[in-house]
Amino acid sequence: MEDSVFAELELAEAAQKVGGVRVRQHVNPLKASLQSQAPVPAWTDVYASTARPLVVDIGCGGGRFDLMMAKKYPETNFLGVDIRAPLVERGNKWGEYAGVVDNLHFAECNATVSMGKWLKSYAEDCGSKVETVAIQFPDPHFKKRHHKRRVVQPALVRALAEGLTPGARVFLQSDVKDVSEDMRDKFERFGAHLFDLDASLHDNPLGVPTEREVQTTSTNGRCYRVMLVRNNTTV
Ligand SMILES: C[S@@+](CC[C@H](N)C(=O)[O-])C[C@H]1O[C@@H](n2cnc3c(N)ncnc32)[C@H](O)[C@@H]1O
Repeated sequence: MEDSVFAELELAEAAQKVGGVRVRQHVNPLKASLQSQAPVPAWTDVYASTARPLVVDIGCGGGRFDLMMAKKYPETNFLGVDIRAPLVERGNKWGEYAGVVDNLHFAECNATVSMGKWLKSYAEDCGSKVETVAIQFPDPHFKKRHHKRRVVQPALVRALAEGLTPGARVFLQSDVKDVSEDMRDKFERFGAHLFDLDASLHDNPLGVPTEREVQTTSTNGRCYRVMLVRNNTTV
C-alpha cells in the first residue's frame, strides 16, 4: 500500500509540472491578507478521537512526513499545517486515498499568526496534550531584508511557550546552518527560561524523514537538528 501511495504521489507531482495546476513556490507570510487569525480546526470532526496526543508539523509542505507518521503511530493525532492552501487540500486527499484519516489532518494557516490559539484550543477544548511541534526545513528567505518572513518569529516562540505544557517537545531542523542558528537563537531570546535544550542531534529522533530531508541526505547534505523541551516555568 505504502509503495503504491508514494508512486502515485510522484506521478501527481510530475503531472503538475507538465501542465496541471501549479502550486506557488513561495508565499509572502507578511501579506496583509495573511495576518488574521485562521479558524481553529473542528477537532472532533477531523479526528476520530481527540483523547489522543497531538503532533503538529508547521510548514508541512507536501505532507509525506505526516502521512507516514500517522500510519506508523495510530494512537497519536497528526496535524500538518501550511500557508499554501493547495498543499493542504492535496494532503487531505492523499490521507483519504491512503486510508489514513482517523488521526491525520492538514489545515491552512499562517502559523506565525494562528498557532497560539490552535494549540491552546486542543489542550483546553479536547483536554489533551500537544506532544510535539516540528518545524522542519522552513523556507530560508536568504536575503537579510527578508528574514522577517521566516516562520520562527518572536510571536511564534511566545505562542509555543504559552500553548505548550511542560514536557512538550519542539523539534527544529534545517539544511541551512544560519536558519538553524536563527531558530535556536529566537527560542533563546524570546522563550528564555521556558524551553530547555534537550540536544543537538545527529539523527532525526522522529524516525520519519520529510521530503526536504530526503532530498538533503540523499545528496550527502547536512541537517542541523535541535530538540527543545517546554519546562515548567510559567509564562
Ligand atoms: C521548504 S518547505 C519544507 C516542507 C517540509 N517541512 C519538508 O521538510 O519537506 C517550507 C514550507 O513551509 C510553508 N510555510 C512558509 N511559511 C509558513 C507560515 N508562516 N506558516 C505556515 N507554513 C509556512 C511553505 O509553504 C512550505 O510548504
